[in-house]
Amino acid sequence: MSELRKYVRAMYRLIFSVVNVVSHFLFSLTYRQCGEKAPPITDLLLLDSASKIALKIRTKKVKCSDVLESFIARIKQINPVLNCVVAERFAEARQEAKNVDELLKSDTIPDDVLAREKPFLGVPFTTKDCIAVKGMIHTAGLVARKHIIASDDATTVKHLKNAGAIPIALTNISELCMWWESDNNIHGRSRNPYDTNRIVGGSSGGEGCIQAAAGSAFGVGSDIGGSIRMPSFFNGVFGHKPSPFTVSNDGQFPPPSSGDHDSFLGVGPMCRHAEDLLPLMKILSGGKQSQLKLDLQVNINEVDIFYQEDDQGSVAVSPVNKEIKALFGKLVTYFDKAHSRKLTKLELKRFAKSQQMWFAGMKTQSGPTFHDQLSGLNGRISLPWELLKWCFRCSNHTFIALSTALVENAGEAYGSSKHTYLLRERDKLREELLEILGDNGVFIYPTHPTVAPYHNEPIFKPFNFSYTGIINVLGLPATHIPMGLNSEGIPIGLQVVSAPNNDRLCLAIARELEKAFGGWVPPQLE
Ligand SMILES: CCCCCCCC/C=C\CCCCCCCC(N)=O
Repeated sequence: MSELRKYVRAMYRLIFSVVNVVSHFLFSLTYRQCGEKAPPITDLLLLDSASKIALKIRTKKVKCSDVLESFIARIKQINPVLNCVVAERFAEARQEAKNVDELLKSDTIPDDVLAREKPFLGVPFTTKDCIAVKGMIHTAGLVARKHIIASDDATTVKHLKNAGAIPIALTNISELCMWWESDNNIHGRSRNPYDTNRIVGGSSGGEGCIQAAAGSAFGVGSDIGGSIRMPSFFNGVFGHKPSPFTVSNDGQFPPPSSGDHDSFLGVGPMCRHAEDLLPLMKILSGGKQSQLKLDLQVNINEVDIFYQEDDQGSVAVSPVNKEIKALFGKLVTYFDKAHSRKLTKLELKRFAKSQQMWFAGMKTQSGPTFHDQLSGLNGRISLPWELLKWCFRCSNHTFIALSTALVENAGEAYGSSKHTYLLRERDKLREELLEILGDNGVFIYPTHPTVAPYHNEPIFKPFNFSYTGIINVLGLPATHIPMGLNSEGIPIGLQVVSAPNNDRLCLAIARELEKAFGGWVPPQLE
């Protein structure tokens, strides 16, 4: 590297560090006192996993209608505080729950058939407001789509309905799902159940929030840069971004802009209990579960475990918090004590370019850009004009959506030498990692460098999402695993990554670490 480039890099790093530290200090002064927490959970049924609830319904230990009423009551209790639900279909769900109870009462279908064909019979679930649920709004947080009603279910929603699950509500997202705080000009901002002064993440932020607050039995999110894993991390729940092309991306707005985006984007489960991830992946992947070999047993003692504590010094990304870094030490000790296993530490330097590699991967040659999508794919908005309107609170768009479009327009041109270089670097990193992982390895890596920031704080550290984003452009599956709370009571955890189609390894590690570290911790229990 030339001396000049080194100097520019050092200056850039210095400026970023100052902005990072000063902005956090100012935000913590503004929010000096911890905000509210989600109201305490008093109905113990809400603590069960979706699989246990399904079993209880199927074996008539509880009525489906009663389960539904428990979740409806919980949503009504939490939503005024957290603003995670943006639309509901309680009346239709009540009728569907009644039908389930009548079906079960009739005893016409044997238990084992029900367990096989309708494994989630009567279980209430939620999904984000960009995945179509027939008859419900489908806005993607874009004012231009405020009145759009989905005319059909997304394929994933169809699969879940076929498995007997009942959609009850839609959850909040960021505008066009392209930011990691969930706030938009239709539904407003969602608040973290562990401290309402903090973000829920994005784009599946309402979903992470409702899962943590036990407002639905499980949820569905989508992830092209971390939109399942970041909200799972900030809200202390499990979330899995599947291997490319194993779960349908149909029925989402915005649709993937290019073939590449289709491989980066993944629809996957979000839930409080690790045991739900595998059965949900079986359902969501439709006919593809054999590709994922989800029925193959995983012996943890035979999985090769690698880890890396940070991205090796990316310039514009916050350093990994001490308490998150300390989780690696705890992991090493746990595997040593419980399994007499040694974990292998990696220091792959190319991760330092994660952010640039994500942007390079997202650049499309011909598909609609983010800027095109801001109009709802109906012409092109003027960014300077909208930014001016935003200053007077007159724009239909969020500041961050407009800024993202500007950053996108200012980036490397498709096919430029820098763009080609970054794609090559990404491919080399993928080869390097796949070689290490082989067919039986997992890679444990921070999901995010800091715990849930305060509202609006992400604007001052926009590229922190690159810890998750890099995994998307590498085309790998990954699961976020909650591993307790930090000293301020805010969730922490890590993501586990595997080679494509080895999702089952990630899910097995999630179950193991849930046993070892406790998994989801309710925001408040009475
Ligand atoms: C002064 C403010 C500058 C703000 C610059 C903002 C640039 C933001 C650029 C990209 C943000 C991408 C965030 C991706 C979040 C997750 C996406 C997903 N759906 O998985």
